[in-house]
Amino acid sequence: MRVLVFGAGSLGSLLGGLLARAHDVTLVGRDPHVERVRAEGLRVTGEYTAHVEPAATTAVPAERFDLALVAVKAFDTPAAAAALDAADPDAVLSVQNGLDNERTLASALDAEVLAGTSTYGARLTEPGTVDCTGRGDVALGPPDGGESAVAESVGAALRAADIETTVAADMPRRCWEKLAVNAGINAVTALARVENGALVDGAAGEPARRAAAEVARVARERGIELSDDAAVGAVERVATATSANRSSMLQDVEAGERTEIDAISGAVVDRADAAVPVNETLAALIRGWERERGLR
Ligand SMILES: NC(=O)C1=CN([C@@H]2O[C@H](COP(=O)(O)OP(=O)(O)OC[C@H]3O[C@@H](n4cnc5c(N)ncnc54)[C@H](OP(=O)(O)O)[C@@H]3O)[C@@H](O)[C@H]2O)C=CC1
Ligand SMILES: CC(C)(CO)C(=O)C(=O)O
Repeated sequence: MRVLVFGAGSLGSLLGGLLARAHDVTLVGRDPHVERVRAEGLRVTGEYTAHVEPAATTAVPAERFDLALVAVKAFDTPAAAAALDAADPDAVLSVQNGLDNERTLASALDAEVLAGTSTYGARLTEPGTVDCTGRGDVALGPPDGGESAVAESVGAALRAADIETTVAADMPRRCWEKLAVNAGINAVTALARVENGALVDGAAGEPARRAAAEVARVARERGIELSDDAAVGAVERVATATSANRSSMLQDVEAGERTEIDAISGAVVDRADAAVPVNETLAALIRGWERERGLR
């Protein structure tokens, strides 16, 4: 398969690097990472050891691709959609966090857009090297649920590269459960400056559980079967499994960079029929910090 990875940062480089073991992969990212991959190839360290030589570029080439895998931060999705038009991909798979990425991509591209969730942990440690900090899995399927031949063939391509993959008919529920995990963990850990594990039995766990329960309520308002217990249980499970992690939002705040708050807590607030006070507060605090820093 010819695969274009748009957003060769941490997760895009990891999945692109793993895919390059079985497919013809082109990474689209930034220098100096792209330059180094061109000169020396891409090293995958940590949970995997690989040295691969994908093509790498800073702009989408005007060539046809079977699959475009989108791995930019959620606020860059509109730009990704515009840029991917040049590659005319048959299928597009978002592995991003947050809601709305698939809709943004589908509204701009003449391709079958698949929803995806990834629990792999990835970190670009230096140009040309990506560390897999946790083996996880990818779930993918049509964003509105159900089955599709394209989802099956993308799933088979990922499996051929030894990426643990589930082709799922219930992506709406999975995306909302992942949203509950991120709404519970990300802003709370970023504001409290704690690792994920601090939410398991520490005082910061309470707002995390309440935020996740609000997500479950909003999901049910929208016809998605997600109980409070399932959402809260997912937060506790992930916080336990990733206890030593600094969440991506905590890392963004520590690096003084823009966060994905709009696509996570903000998306919950935007969709709620009634007040979601915990998510409203978390979104307001992180947005306030971003404004103060001139990041929005
Ligand atoms: N890292 C992880 O372990 C996980 C990440 N995710 C999700 O995956 C998504 C990506 O996360 P992550 O990999 O950590 O983010 P990164 O910021 O590491 O990677 C995104 C990369 O895309 C680049 N980029 C953005 N726009 C363009 C463009 N127009 N052309 C070329 N390159 C571009 C960015 O460069 P620049 O910064 O210079 O704009 C950056 O290098 C997020 O939604 C995240 O929540 C989900 C699960 C795990
Ligand atoms: C699952 C979790 C919370 C792991 O840290 C994550 O997705 C993130 O940090 O963005």
